Amino acid sequence: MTTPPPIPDVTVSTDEAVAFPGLKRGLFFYLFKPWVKLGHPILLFEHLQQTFGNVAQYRFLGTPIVYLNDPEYIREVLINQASAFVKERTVKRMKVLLGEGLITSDDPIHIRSRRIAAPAFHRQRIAAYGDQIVAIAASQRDRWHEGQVLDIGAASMELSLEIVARTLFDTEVTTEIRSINDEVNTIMGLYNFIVAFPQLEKFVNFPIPGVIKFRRSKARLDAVVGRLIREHREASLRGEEDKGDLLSMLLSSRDEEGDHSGLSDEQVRDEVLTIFLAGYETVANALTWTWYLLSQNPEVEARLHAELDEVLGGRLPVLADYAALKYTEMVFAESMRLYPPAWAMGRMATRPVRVGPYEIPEGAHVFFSQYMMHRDPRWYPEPLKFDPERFSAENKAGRPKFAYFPFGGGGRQCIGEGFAWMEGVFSIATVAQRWRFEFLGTREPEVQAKITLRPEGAVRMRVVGR
Ligand code: HEM
Repeated sequence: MTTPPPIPDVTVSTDEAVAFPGLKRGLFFYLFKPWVKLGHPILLFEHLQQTFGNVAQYRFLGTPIVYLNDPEYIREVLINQASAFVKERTVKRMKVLLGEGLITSDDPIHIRSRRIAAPAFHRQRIAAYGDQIVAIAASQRDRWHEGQVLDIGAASMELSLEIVARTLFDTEVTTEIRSINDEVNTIMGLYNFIVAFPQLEKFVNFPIPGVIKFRRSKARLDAVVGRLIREHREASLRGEEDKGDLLSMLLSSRDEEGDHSGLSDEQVRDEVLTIFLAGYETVANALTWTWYLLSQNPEVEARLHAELDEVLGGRLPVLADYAALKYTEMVFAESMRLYPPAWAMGRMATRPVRVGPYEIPEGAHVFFSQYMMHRDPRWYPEPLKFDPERFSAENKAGRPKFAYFPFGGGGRQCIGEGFAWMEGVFSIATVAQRWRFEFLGTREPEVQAKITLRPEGAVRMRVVGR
């Protein structure tokens, strides 16, 4: 990546706003440029960055779009002036799938749902999930044998789906639960279509091939979630004690700070589907990239093994080990730097907003990308090098907060962040104690920037005992 031109300091406050640099014409004008390619939005961000630096503007179907790649400007949008922004069009489009769940809703619905879901993600609750996470990872690890060839992407999906199903929804992993992954794969395949389709919500019952496919997958997901909710309700009617899982909490919770009402059936459905999808696919991708990166970096792998041997001495991790598994956590952090599962985020301005010397117009969409920021040489010298030392306490302290934001920030920061760290660190520790993986591909897996950053195709690995 070339070094971008310097940008004005965020603290500069002139009365006259400075015009955004950027593309002179609408994006359609550039349709045949190599950096405008449907399904490869990162190419556009790379082009903007190289041409205009850390802020750029363009228009898409008449909507002004602002690209920001400065940690202080991102802080303005996510924290300091967050009340001036709502989720943008591509997220809203996902309402056809996720309804008014935590990810897609805006205030006042969002703030109430967040209050209701929050207890399930408190530190102590997450701690209680630790043993279950380790047991599930150990059971998967123990089913593998020396020399076995795996698609580590599929294996990671299977693992994290099971972890979310058992810990958060207290349900057995049946064929029906596994089918969630097939439906999600179908929907991910349709992602560009869903996002590009103007006003999809109005056409959701039309006999259009992509829409029919989407409708089928959504109906299957709804059926699985509906069954989960029904079973929980029936168990509660039979007087069975709930196990304190997230779904039980959602069903019984009341908004104590608000009007003391609970969630409607439809809201519970939206939350369950949202948390199921947000909670398994992201961690699975992070683990897949971690195994790939470890296979390519034997020194890092050796240091990881040394830490596991020293801290665990061959036994399975327990909660009290988490704090000592520092290098394991740094490996996971560095993996999410290079391959952040949430690779970009966006908001829409509901009023004109001043960010540094620029004014973002009302109605403009603002995008920033973890993928771009995390590979920026200003914060990460030799950005493509996999070096977990970047996440030592000392090195972290030298960077601004939004130079690393895999979980977003502000009031919409990922509610599952603590859960994701525990799942990532304990899964790596449990599996890497026993196995290493040899990558069988001939070149680095291509990244697919869908809702999450996925590897293109299978990531074939050979299981090798340590
Ligand atoms: C490595 C794993 C994960 C990554 C990288 C990740 C990333 C993110 C990001 C960037 C956001 C903010 C989106 C925005 O502000 O526009 C978010 C929100 C969210 N995440 Fe995660 N996430 C992960 C794991 C999880 C897990 C394990 C769960 C639940 C079990 C979860 C549930 C959610 C929910 C419900 C939201 C919406 C929160 C709100 O708006 O109040 N995520 N996630």
